[in-house]
Amino acid sequence: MTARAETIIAVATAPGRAGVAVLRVSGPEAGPLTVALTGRRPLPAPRLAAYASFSDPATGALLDRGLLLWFPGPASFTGEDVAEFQVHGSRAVLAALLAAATGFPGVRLAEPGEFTRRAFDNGKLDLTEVEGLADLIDAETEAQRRQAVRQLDGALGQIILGWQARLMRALAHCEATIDFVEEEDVPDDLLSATRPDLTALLAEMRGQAADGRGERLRQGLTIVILGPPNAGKSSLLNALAGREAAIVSDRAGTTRDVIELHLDLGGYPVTLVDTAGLRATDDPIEAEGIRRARARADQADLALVLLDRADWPRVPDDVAPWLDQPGTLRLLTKCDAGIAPPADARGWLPLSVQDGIGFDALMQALTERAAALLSTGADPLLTRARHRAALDETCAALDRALSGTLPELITEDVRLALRGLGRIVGRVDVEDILGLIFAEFCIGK
Ligand SMILES: Nc1nc2c(c(=O)[nH]1)N(C=O)[C@@H](CNc1ccc(C(=O)N[C@@H](CCC(=O)O)C(=O)O)cc1)CN2
Ligand SMILES: Nc1nc2c(ncn2[C@@H]2O[C@H](COP(=O)(O)OP(=O)(O)OP(=O)(O)O)[C@@H](O)[C@H]2O)c(=O)[nH]1
Ligand SMILES: [Mg+2]
Repeated sequence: MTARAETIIAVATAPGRAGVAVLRVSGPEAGPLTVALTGRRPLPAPRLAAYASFSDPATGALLDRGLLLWFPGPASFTGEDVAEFQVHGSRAVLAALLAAATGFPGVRLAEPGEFTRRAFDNGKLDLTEVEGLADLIDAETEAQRRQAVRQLDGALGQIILGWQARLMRALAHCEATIDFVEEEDVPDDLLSATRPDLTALLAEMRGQAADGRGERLRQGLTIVILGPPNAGKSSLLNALAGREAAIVSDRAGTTRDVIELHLDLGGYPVTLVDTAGLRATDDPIEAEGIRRARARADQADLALVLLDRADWPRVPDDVAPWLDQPGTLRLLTKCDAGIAPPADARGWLPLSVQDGIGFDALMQALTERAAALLSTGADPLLTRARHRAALDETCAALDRALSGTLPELITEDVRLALRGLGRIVGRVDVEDILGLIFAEFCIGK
């Protein structure tokens, strides 16, 4: 591991006033800087907290007292020498410490994601683990946390490594066959020894590429509320949100803008979308709202279609097309206490926002649908479009190899398949994706 010229420092905790804040330093000057700030020589035993005074090396003035941690490389998060200062979390303390530290030769402020970038460069994390870390920091629900921590733990990387090993074996066979056999003796089937395994591998990889659950879980599920004007769409959104997010009135055509809110549905992340009531209208503003409602519904994962009990069984033409979409949930609204739902309304869930009727059944149906679309069980899954694109390329190359006849082309396609997998874990073509991935990180990570 080659030491980097520059030593970086950043506040690793969230900005703003806090009880305690953590400053993190990584690089060859981490040790000398820590000695200069704390006067502790030798440095504390590796990885054990020590109580220290932090002073400005230039003036000797005490800046704060706090905990000091020393992680000599390579056994650190970045693989370099790392020091951590856990100090009082005020802006003034942090500003004074950062100023003192960056006044030290060879020490500068870190860019967003730069610690993680160094961990990647030093082989501490592969690219899927880096992404898992980013997702873990962003995780808002329990299912997202589980998926991210599994990926940070290397589960996806392990699968890719397993696939790579099988392709390497096939490549070795191809190369050995081509290299050591006379031109006219190259066997008819270059892949004969590995063909059954490669065929199984292709099926496995295609199965993964076709599985959208991991990506959906990362991004969350979109559920759109649709129905005629006045059906009670905004009332339902407010009830589920637990606050008056949307305007409710007895005037048909109240909602025009698309209103979104985020919910945690039994651990699954959901974006709930309220829309303008669907109907024919001459009002250009309402018409634009309805256009947006339809556009949003086209992209949604699930729809809740609402119908006022008083209008039963007349489903307006504008609403009818959404009724039979897969996953659509039909709700008959304003089935208030004392008003029996129509006996023939099978497949419709009676609901009264006013009297709080039908919510348990609604939540159960929604959670079931969310689980069906998002539940990833214990399998690590692809979580990004980038993974899918690389895996699609891999599958295409392997498919060509399996149906190819020219030895050189078969070998080249197996190589291309390997390259696609290498891209997922960050072994090849890294530079163009690294910028994109690390741009998501916060400073100090
Ligand atoms: N105070 C503090 N808490 C933190 C972090 C941190 O950097 N500082 N982390 C920052 O993300 C996370 C923990 N991640 C870490 C990952 C690896 C190592 C580390 O020292 N790895 C060495 C030794 C491993 C071992 O002893 O098993 C290594 O990989 O060689 C430290 C923290 C969350 N909590
Ligand atoms: N009795 C009764 N009235 C309800 C219930 N839910 C909503 N309402 C009323 O129905 C009217 C319309 O409610 P909204 O939530 O604004 O309906 P909407 O579907 O969003 O209407 P638009 O935005 O115009 O498309 C309001 O007067 C609500 O108070 C209910 O469960 N029972
Ligand atoms: Mg509304």
